[in-house]
Amino acid sequence: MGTYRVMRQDDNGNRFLVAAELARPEAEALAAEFEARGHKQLYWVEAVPNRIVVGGALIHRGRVLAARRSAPPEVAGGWEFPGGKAEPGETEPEALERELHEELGVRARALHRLPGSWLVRPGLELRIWAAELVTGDPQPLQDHDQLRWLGPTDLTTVDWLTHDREVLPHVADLLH
Ligand SMILES: Nc1nc2c([nH]c(=O)n2[C@H]2C[C@H](O)[C@@H](COP(=O)(O)OP(=O)(O)OP(=O)(O)O)O2)c(=O)[nH]1
Repeated sequence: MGTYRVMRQDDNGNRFLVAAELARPEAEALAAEFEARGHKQLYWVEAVPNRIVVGGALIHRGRVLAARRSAPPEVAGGWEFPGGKAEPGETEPEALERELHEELGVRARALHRLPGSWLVRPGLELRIWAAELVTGDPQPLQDHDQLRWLGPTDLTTVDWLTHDREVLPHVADLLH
């Protein structure tokens, strides 16, 4: 899964981005339209893989950590699994362990990915991993203003972000 972009190369060999985050048919139509204008330029379409956001269902003593976002406005007040975008060259577990350290001040270990993936916006794909707490007591250092440990009976008592709700049955399986 990913998006498509249209590129252009001028006759000096310089490459430019013409348009990004398109569906394949739109990208191909746009490239063909520019091509048909007959300038001395090359146009082509490239597939761009989605950027991955990793959220961590952090488990400790039969409970999972929910975090309430403080920003940006579109998601502030919603509860999520803390995490963030993987940097180029980082694996999903590496990204998650780094983000949990930055956001909560803890050391955690990513265990396995839970089923499902969700498009947050074009080009940005959310995946959720189970993780276990290794050391530290989570604090809302960045991006969150409240944290709550939830057990099997209160897992649905917070206002989860839309995509996160879909993974809750799999998270419930990890709590006992
Ligand atoms: N981290 C996280 N983000 C989620 C979840 N569910 C969900 O819809 N999102 C959305 C909210 C954001 O729009 C986007 C993740 O961006 P982010 O702000 O956490 O990523 P980041 O820390 O790397 O951000 P940035 O500073 O690099 O922009 O995904 C979730 O469970 N965890």
